[in-house]
Amino acid sequence: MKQSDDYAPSPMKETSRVKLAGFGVALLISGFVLLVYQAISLRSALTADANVQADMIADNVSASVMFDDVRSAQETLHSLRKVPYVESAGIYTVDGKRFATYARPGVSAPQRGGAQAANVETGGRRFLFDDVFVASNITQNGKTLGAVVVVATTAQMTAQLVHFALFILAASLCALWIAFVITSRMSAHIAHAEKKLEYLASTDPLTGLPNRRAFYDALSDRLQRGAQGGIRAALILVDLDDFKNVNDTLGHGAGDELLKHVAVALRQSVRTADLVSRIGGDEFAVLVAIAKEKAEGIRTAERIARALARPFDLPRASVVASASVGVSVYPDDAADVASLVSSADIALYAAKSTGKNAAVEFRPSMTVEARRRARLETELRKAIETNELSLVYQPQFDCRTGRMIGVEALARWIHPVDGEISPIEFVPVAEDSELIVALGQWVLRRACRDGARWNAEPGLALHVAVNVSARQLRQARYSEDVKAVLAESGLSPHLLELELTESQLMANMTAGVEAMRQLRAAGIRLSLDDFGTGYSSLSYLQSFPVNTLKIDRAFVKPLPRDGQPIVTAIISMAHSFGIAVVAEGVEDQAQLSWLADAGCDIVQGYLTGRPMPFERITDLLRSECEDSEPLTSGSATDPTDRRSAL
Ligand SMILES: Nc1nc2c(ncn2[C@@H]2O[C@H](COP(=O)(O)O[C@H]3[C@@H](O)[C@H](n4cnc5c(=O)[nH]c(N)nc54)O[C@@H]3COP(=O)(O)O)[C@@H](O)[C@H]2O)c(=O)[nH]1
Repeated sequence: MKQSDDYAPSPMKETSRVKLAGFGVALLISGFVLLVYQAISLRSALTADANVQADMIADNVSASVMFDDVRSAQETLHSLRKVPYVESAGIYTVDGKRFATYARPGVSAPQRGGAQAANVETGGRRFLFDDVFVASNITQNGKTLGAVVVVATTAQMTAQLVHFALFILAASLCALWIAFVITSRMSAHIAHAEKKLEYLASTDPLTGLPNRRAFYDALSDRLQRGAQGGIRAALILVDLDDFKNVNDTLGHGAGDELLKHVAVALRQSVRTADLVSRIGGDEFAVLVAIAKEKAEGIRTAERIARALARPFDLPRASVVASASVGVSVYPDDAADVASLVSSADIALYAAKSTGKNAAVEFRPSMTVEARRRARLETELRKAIETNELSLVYQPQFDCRTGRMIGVEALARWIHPVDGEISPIEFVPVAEDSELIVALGQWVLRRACRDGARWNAEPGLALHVAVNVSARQLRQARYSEDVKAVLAESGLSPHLLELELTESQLMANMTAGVEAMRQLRAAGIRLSLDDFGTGYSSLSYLQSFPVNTLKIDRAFVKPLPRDGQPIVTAIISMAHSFGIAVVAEGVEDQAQLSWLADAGCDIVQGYLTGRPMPFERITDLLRSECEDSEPLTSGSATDPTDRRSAL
């Protein structure tokens, strides 16, 4: 994922080098300062020593000068030969005449007179390595007889300084070497830690694939290069269809295993140069370079969907992951990262809406649909708050008695501008957001209130069925909220029936079954909606504590000519579990007669009654009370009141 540039020095190495150079310069400056300090100290010490020698000579030669004894003065001066740094010395009378001199071989005696010599070190300008001139007055009883001038060489001092400089140099080199070794090791450690951090920050630890951040970095990088090089690329978004179910039923360990298998399958479905990444829990993204035509994008997406539709062997079970796949092609569908991601996302949504396990290519018209969905979401939120929604009720009839035994509450939305918006459109919009929770709560409250009003009639027991979405069931306090609404409305719990679809329960197995148990314990009835369109498994029926099962209208539609065996099997299977059967979507007399003969308990459909407002149900109930005789088969005229069909 990361762009590598092997020839460029790493910033860490560069910093270490700069630091090391800085350390070297600091050592050089401090070494030089030390040397200068040492030179000044040595020169001061030499001057002090020379002064002591000059004073001693001055004391010893005062008598010689007073008595004009040159020989004795010469001998005294000669004692200076034992002092190695004294180069030469001279004794001068007050009038500046040379009285006696001493000089090492090859060196001439000092040429200065007494008065001049007395202030040689203070008066003239002298440099650090110039010879040291000192003078001391020769006095006797307070009277100045002359002066002694001593000249000391700085050769020894220079030699000492050279040694000192060499020592400093060696110490500095040593320190520099140690610093070099330490910084090299530290740099290596830091570089290693940095690499590890970079890996962790850009990699999904479970699958080893690049993570979301790394993927989007690489995506924008490739698109930038693509803009210059005129390349084509397809962004493929993959969302596993039933991953939550695997987690819920087989545990998170199995879920992790499945994700690893999916990662491998995705890698194997594309070329090595293509980019595969895990960008979320069960979401993957693939960036594929397209060599020739745009259609390569959808072909790869379909290949991916096929690769994921096969069973994966997990330690405890074999699982079919199946995935919804959305694809968008750069630059045909979008010219930048944000719109490419958004269009692939829109295509993915379309794949999910078409019933999952599908690959869908982005079409510009989808953007219009996506915008409408976004607008509907905002407006639906307002509609729930401002009571813009209403409820209609579709009656359900007992096949044996012909009596209306319940109603299904169905939401309606008359939009002030767009007119009637079908629940087929707005319920999925609500389900894709948290809005379904508010919508479901509104429907439940209104349905319970209406149910309580109908059932206030003595001797009446009309149950009210309300559709529940998986997201509602996932709410931690869902069963508590339902009980609170029942208490508030006064509707008896056994007259409320909650309709849940198989697929919703499967997508939320653990929480779903737990919530269902709590609801059943409170006396609330449960119904399994759209039975036959999902898993339709006997074992699932055993796990879900339901009272009724609604055969999907897709199975009712071909009756009585086709589909009899499957409906017969569903009815007998449900009865063997003590579960009542509702057939929905009953539209004609032949279907109704066949269902009644097959032992179906309850029917619901346009034949027996279309969804209708509260007042129409009230009228139906009233007329049923007046007519105590159950209704028998016959043709019906009023589309909202077909009870006579029974
Ligand atoms: N979570 C919620 N879902 C809801 C709510 N209100 C409605 N819905 C769901 O929206 C889908 C569409 O509902 P609707 O347009 O109201 O359609 C229902 C009936 O009108 C229709 N029906 C009934 N009889 C017949 C028939 O004979 N033929 C025929 N073609 N259609 C018929 O079926 C819909 C009821 O279906 P179901 O719920 O599966 O019993 C629909 O999925 C609703 O569930 C809500 O408040 N919450």
